Amino acid sequence: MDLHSTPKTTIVIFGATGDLAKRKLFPSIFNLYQAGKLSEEFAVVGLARREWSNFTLREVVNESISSANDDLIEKFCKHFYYLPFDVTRNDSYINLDKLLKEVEDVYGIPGNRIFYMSTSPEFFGTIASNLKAHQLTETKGWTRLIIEKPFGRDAASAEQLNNEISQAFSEDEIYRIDHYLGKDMVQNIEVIRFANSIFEPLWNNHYISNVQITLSETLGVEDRGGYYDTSGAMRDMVQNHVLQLVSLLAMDPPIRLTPEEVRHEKIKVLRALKPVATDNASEYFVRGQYIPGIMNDQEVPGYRSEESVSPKSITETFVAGKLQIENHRWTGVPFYIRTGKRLESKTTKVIIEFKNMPLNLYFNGEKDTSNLLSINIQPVEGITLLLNGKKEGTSGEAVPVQLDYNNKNDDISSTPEAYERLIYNCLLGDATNFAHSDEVLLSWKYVDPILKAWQSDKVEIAEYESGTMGPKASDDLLAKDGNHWWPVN
Ligand SMILES: NC(=O)C1=CN([C@@H]2O[C@H](COP(=O)(O)OP(=O)(O)OC[C@H]3O[C@@H](n4cnc5c(N)ncnc54)[C@H](OP(=O)(O)O)[C@@H]3O)[C@@H](O)[C@H]2O)C=CC1
Ligand SMILES: O=C1O[C@H](COP(=O)(O)O)[C@@H](O)[C@H](O)[C@H]1O
Repeated sequence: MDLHSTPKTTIVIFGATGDLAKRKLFPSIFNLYQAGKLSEEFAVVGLARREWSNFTLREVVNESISSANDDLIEKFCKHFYYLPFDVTRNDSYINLDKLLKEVEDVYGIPGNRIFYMSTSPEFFGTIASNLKAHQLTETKGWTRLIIEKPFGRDAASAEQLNNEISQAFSEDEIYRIDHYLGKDMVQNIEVIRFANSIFEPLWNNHYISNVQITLSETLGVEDRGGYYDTSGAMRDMVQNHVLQLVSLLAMDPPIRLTPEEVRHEKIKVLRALKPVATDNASEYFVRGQYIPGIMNDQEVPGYRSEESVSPKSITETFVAGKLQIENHRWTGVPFYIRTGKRLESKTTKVIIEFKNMPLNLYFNGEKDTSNLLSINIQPVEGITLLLNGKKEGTSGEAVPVQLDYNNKNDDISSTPEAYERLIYNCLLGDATNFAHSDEVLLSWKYVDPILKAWQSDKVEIAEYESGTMGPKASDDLLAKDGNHWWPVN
């Protein structure tokens, strides 16, 4: 794989008039162009039902980009083409075939095509089977499929979707997006673990007490209430982003950095997760829902008053859980996870708490003397190591000392950058940072019994005030083991 190549490609976006295309995809493709990672021989074909023209799409693309270089933007936008398209209609695919051949002629593109599914998930199967039926995947070049989340809503539907798309694409042509895998510090987890001899020997149940993973958001559901109310935090964040983080943190070193070897190790972790039984779910998982509160001096509404959300909704906007990995490395080490909306801060952070010394001879005025390694994913990117050092001027006292390494990134959300990286990986044919079907299915199999328990309103949904770090039950979950959440701000 040539890491500096600029493959001649057409990117076909299904759902080009939608929110994701405008907010993430167009800016990311522009950034690749600006960085010289796309040659002049590329085209983007946008598809949706709206009667737009090339001109309308180019205007929207232009508006979505924040760059002072107007000439470059203008040049970039000329690579965009629009076709009014209904995913359910045969004639749409016939017209697409014609347009693709035309633009490939214009740019000398040898049939390399990325099909990006950015529509509602109900259409993913229909699009794949129509692409196959109309032979749009049969070219002289390569064809790849990028598929957005959600990938199913349980193991059965994910399996069905897999069957549908695999009629048109082989597994190595399918790139299932998990944008967390495109974040710089998430990709750094493997480097920190496997390129530093000081960490790997300690990375096991002999030295680690517990692992804490927090993905907290300050925003509510915004204008996605309709989608979110049928999804909830478990499907929206835990089944994908959180379990991907768990597998990266817990996996054994791969023998090579190929997609197959890395995936093999991640899958072993997911297979080793101790299943949580439906009738036992409350012992290991807590669900919560936000109620009104004050954030940034402003009163914010509770979840049930959000637009397109049922006033009686029992959808969880917060999840905390204790995961157990049953293998030689991790048995006995809880992996605590939590994620939620309308929490105190926008933070994604992993904290590794090391076991205490068998005998600490130094008095420490602070209650906790644990060594902590924080992997700071966002908004600050870097790592922090909390050690104990001698208190200046005293002989027998120790104080916490913090070593900080920061990736200087002022960008509050690293999402556009993540999409940019992942689209480029797909252009290069590198599937390392995408979710394989086995990972997706194993993740669903883990969360399905918990979701089943939550289908009924018999399992308590704990309310939490907006602007806090979730319900008290989340703290109780750790307190049962004699642990507590470390601050993440
Ligand atoms: N927005 C986000 O931040 C995120 C989105 N996703 C996922 O990305 C996908 C797209 O999301 P988003 O952009 O927000 O959704 P939107 O509802 O904003 O966009 C949906 C797109 O699909 C098009 N569409 C709808 N019906 C048809 C049809 N029959 N034929 C052709 N096109 C159709 C719409 O255009 P038109 O009405 O003109 O046909 C529109 O372009 C979803 O799977 C979502 O879950 C994932 C993570 C984050
Ligand atoms: O996938 C999703 O992620 C975002 C959070 O992403 P981040 O990069 O801003 O941390 C979340 O808001 C959204 O609900 C979910 O679908």
